Formats: sequence, structure tokens, C-alpha cells
Amino acid sequence: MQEKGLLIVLSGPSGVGKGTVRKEIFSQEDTAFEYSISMTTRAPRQGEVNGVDYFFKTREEFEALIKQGKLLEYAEFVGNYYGTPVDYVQETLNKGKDVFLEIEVEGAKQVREKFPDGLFIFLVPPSLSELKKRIVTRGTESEEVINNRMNAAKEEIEMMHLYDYVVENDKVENAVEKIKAIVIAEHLRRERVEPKYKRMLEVN
Ligand SMILES: Nc1ncnc2c1ncn2[C@@H]1O[C@H](COP(=O)(O)OP(=O)(O)OP(=O)(O)O)[C@@H](O)[C@H]1O
Ligand SMILES: Nc1nc2c(ncn2[C@@H]2O[C@H](COP(=O)(O)O)[C@@H](O)[C@H]2O)c(=O)[nH]1
Repeated sequence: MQEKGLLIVLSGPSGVGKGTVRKEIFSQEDTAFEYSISMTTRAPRQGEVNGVDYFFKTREEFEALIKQGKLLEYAEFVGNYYGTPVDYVQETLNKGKDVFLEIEVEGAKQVREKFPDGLFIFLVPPSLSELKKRIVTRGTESEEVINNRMNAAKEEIEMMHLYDYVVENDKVENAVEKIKAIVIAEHLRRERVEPKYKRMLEVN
């Protein structure tokens, strides 16, 4: 039987750089992981594409998905719903592929209950002032939403002890290397050594 893939959950306050770090990991390791595209009721930002960045839904559509049991987890974050499609995650893991979720803390708690063997990583900023600078510089949110996200950030950072690893996103390349090393170590720990890493262990 094919072994199941690893479920990797990346959380961290809004603006810390989860998306930036995840995209960089995927650009370097494009066949190693599958990204689970979330559902949200948030309006698309400029340049965001339905089915690539998110599946954009109305509140009615999202609530129907909840009722139909289509979501592995969901949460309301600063006025919008966000959720993970359960079928995609389960089918991809069953194929033996690693699945990468980029979700906030309440959703991650729900995933932990259903997948206690998942790998949970929390990304932290160097400081709260740097976090605010990053959200402001991104230029996608109003001042009110930024303030609400900063308030949520303080509560989320208090939850970092629920995670297996905490990684500081000081520089993107540092965070990327650390997360890749954590994932490799986790595969080794579970004795699911991928062929390219197996070579490192061969003794002549
Ligand atoms: N290490 C870093 N140093 C400086 N700026 C960074 C770093 N990582 C990401 N950024 C910048 O910070 C901003 C927020 O990054 P990003 O959108 O990836 O955050 P996020 O955690 O995915 O946010 P959200 O949860 O709101 O979707 C972006 O403008 C990005 O370019
Ligand atoms: N619980 C979930 N949280 C999710 C999901 N997809 C994204 N998110 C998180 O929401 C906030 C805000 O995202 P933004 O795109 O509006 O900036 C951020 O922390 C995301 O990681 C999900 O499926 N479930």
C-alpha cells in the first residue's frame, strides 16, 4: 500500500510572510508538495485569481460548504470565513503526496484534532513593529483592517506553543531553509526517506 503523505501546516500572524515563504519553497521544490488552495469569503485583492490564490465564495456558498461537511477546518478571521477543502487534502495525502496548508491558528487547532500526526510550524516576525511594517508595505488592506489584523496577531503569537516548530522569518531565504530542513527531518523521523535524501545516507 502506498504510504500517506505528510500534512504540513504553516501558521503565523497576518503579514509575517507565510505566502512569500511558501511560494519560495514551492519554486525550489515544485514536485515535493501540493498546496491546498483555501476557500474564502474575502474579496479578491488586485491580481488574485480564483482557483489559484483562493476559491472565492459568497457567505451563503461558504455556509453551504460547512453544512455539507466539505471543509476539513474553517474559521472566521477579521470578518471573513476561510476554510480548507477536505476532499482535496484527503485525496492528495492518499496519493502519498505531502500537502501544505497555510492557515490561521483556530483552523490549525481543528486540523490538529483530526491529524495529530501533522507537522505544525509557526512563522514569527522579528518584532511586532516589523510585522506592521510588512502589512502596511504590502498595501492590500485598509488602516482599519490592518489594526484588526495586528490585534489578532498578538493573540495568535500567544498560541505559538501549540506548534511543533517556531521559525523566525527574518530573511525569506533563512525561513525557507529552516522549513525545508524541518520537513526533511520529519520524513527521516517517520522513516519515509525520499530517494534524493536516501543518497545522503548511503555508506560505500
Ligand atoms: N523576510 C521578509 N522580510 C521583509 N519583508 C517580507 C519578508 N517576508 C515577507 N515580506 C513581505 O511582507 C509582506 C507580507 O507577506 P505575505 O503576504 O507573504 O504575508 P502572509 O503571512 O502570507 O500574510 P497574510 O496572512 O495576510 O496572507 C509582503 O509585502 C512580503 O513581500
Ligand atoms: N483557518 C484558515 N485560515 C486560512 C485559510 N486560508 C488562509 N487562511 C488564513 O487567513 C488569514 C488571512 O488571509 P488573507 O489571505 O486574507 O491575508 C491568514 O492568516 C491566512 O493564513 C484556511 O483555509 N483556513
